[in-house]
Amino acid sequence: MTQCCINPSILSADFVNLEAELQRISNADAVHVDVMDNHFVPNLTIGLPVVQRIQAVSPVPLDAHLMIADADRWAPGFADAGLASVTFHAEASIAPVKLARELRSRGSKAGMALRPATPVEPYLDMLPELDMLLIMTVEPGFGGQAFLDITLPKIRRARAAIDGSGVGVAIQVDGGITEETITRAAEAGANVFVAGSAVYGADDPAAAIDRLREKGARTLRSATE
Ligand SMILES: O=C(CO)[C@@H](O)[C@H](O)COP(=O)(O)O
Repeated sequence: MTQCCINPSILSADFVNLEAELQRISNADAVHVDVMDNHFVPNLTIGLPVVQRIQAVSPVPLDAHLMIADADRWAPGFADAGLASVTFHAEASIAPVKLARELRSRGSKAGMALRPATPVEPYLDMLPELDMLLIMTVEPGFGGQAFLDITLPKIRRARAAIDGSGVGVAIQVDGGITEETITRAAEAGANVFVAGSAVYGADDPAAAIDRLREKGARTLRSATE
């Protein structure tokens, strides 16, 4: 059965107390780190030096989501820093196959993200170059937005292509993931779930992770029965 992973987004954490905030999610599969440059998206977060400090104190591996322009230039540096997984946006890369290969050759898993309106079909042939496909379920840039159900058919088409070709690519969804929407996303074929508000907005983030994982895993189990 496909593994269900819960990766909390620290965009919803208290940035003044990041080390403590990371300890509160030590039962997560990875921590999702949103890097925004105020060009590719209308918001600005953190850069590589801060990401490296997060990596130094994090109890779980880092899953970096680069919402930055000129990914071909900047993404390899995140892999050089030893991050477990680096995801760039297809819309921000001129040579996505070359970039995915560079990330892997530097020891990181290679992820590629698609905005809600970007179709997956032009990228199906490059699935073997990827470890993860991130299908954005909100417009990238901010936490706390509502899940876009219009992305569900794209998740289904990506899952069918991945299963049909036998490549081991994870499908990550990011944006508006809650205990309610995780079921719809998992039914469609996603198996890695990024949740910001649903985890850090809860009184007990670790318990919220357990609940999300239980719901996601249950849906994935019933899909394969
Ligand atoms: O990449 C992004 C937003 O661009 C996300 O990672 C959000 O941070 C998820 O937050 P919620 O929608 O779960 O609150």
